[in-house]
Amino acid sequence: MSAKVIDGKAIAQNIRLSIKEQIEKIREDGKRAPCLAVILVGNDPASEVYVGHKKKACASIGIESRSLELPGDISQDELSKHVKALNDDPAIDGILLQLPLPKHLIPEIAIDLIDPDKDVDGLTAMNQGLLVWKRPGLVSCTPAGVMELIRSTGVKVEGARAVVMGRSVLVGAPIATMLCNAGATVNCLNSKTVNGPELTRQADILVVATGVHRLVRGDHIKPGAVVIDVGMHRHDGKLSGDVVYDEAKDVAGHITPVPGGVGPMTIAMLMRNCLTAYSKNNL
Ligand SMILES: Nc1nc2c(c(=O)[nH]1)N[C@@H](CN(C=O)c1ccc(C(=O)N[C@@H](CCC(=O)O)C(=O)O)cc1)CN2
Repeated sequence: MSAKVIDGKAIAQNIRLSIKEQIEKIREDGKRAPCLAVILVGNDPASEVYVGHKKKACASIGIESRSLELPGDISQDELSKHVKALNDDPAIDGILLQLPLPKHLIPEIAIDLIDPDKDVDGLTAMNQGLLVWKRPGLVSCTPAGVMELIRSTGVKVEGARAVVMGRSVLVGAPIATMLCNAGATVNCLNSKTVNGPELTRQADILVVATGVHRLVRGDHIKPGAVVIDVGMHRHDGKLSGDVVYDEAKDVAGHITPVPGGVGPMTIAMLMRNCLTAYSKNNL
């Protein structure tokens, strides 16, 4: 049996289209467009590409974007001043600090200065805490995208056994919380987990966000499971994930490809958060 491929690109495109239509209505009512500010520190080539994708996505659906390109040797205090200035700017609805930051900077200090109502990445302690409390807030983009992809399969999350591999603040931890909030029984694995494959083989839903290339093999997967691969690795110009796709697709029931799975959803969820932040602050 071959798994159904979860087409993240198509799902993301539909979401973006719906946001575009909502923004068109806002504009027809004579209101200003939502505006996203993206902060890029230094010149990490991958970050430059992602920021480019985000600005392009904004332009394609009617969200304005401003980018703040800061030198790689900027101090924590200077970075804080820029974040605070954007907080105070009423023309800015969303603020995003592209990660990773240069090593001398502490990301959580800068992130936590972002006004939670403008935190379109959903990474402030406030928004992460609201998620745990099951209260409305801005939810991190990749985890929100992963949940949409799981829902698109029609597989019931409530009562399912879910395994999340990875516990990062950006991805693993919020996904585990969201699955838990949706009624799944969740195991969150890390590099110290003993007998990981024994646990992954019991998972109806397996989310892999380890950053380890080709870690999950076909025989680590429960037949028929939903497998979501958050990993992204570039080798010889080709992208692939944390899951050995060619093996996994013969075991899983549904699987995300890399590229074309989680990545495009991250950007679609960012667009959705921008509209949410704008609506909360302006309507
Ligand atoms: N502040 C943030 N920083 C980072 C985040 C984030 O959500 N917020 N996530 C990642 C990088 N990222 C967005 O910033 C991101 C990565 C990948 C994609 C994507 O669309 N990938 C495509 C392939 C693209 C390619 O060909 O290079 C895919 O998977 O199909 C979007 C966003 C770290 N930093």
